[in-house]
Amino acid sequence: MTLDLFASEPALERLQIEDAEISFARQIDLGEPTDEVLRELIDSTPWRQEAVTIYGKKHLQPRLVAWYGDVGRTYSYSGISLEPLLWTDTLAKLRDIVQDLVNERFNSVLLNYYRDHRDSMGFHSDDEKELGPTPVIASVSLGATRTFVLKHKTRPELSPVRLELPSGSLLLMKGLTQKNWKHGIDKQSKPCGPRVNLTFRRIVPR
Ligand SMILES: O=C(O)CCC(=O)C(=O)O
Ligand SMILES: [Fe+2]
Repeated sequence: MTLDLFASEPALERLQIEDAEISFARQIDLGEPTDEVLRELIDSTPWRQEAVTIYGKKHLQPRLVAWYGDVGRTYSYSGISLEPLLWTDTLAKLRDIVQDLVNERFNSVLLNYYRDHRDSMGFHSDDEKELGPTPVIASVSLGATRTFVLKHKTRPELSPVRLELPSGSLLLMKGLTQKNWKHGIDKQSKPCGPRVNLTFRRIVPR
């Protein structure tokens, strides 16, 4: 047997971003073509468009979401409280692949569906109490490539970081990333197709 090192997927690569612990893999093996996983998730997920309250005014989020996880892992953000749906076979399989790649355990996943270039996610940190002091978040992207932007919270001399997240990529955020940086997905003027992003998380028991 010959060992062909170059045939293997590139491992997660640590990005040199100050005050953050972020790694990235351009392409991971999901066990089936990414466009098939994308189609299945778009078609079979009970998507919801949540309302959020910002400065006392209700808005619909500019994307669709679904929340899956182990029983009882209720998650709340921006005044919404989500009861998880139970893991589907597809999502449990993706979770297991990601867990092995990053050597972490996850008990929930938030799915975000950006229907086209007009959908977006505002700047935020995933720093809710239930994620613990140093949240570990593994984010898988499927479909259209969108730009993930990071902005430091307290050091304006650090330029925003822009990362293109292609279909099949994996981004891992851990350590003090959420404490020090915000991130978001801007809407864009250039039309693009749908994108589904899965952020695997670990909710700490109360
Ligand atoms: O769509 C993305 O890449 C970002 C998703 C995200 O930040 C989140 O779900 O908290
Ligand atoms: Fe986030």
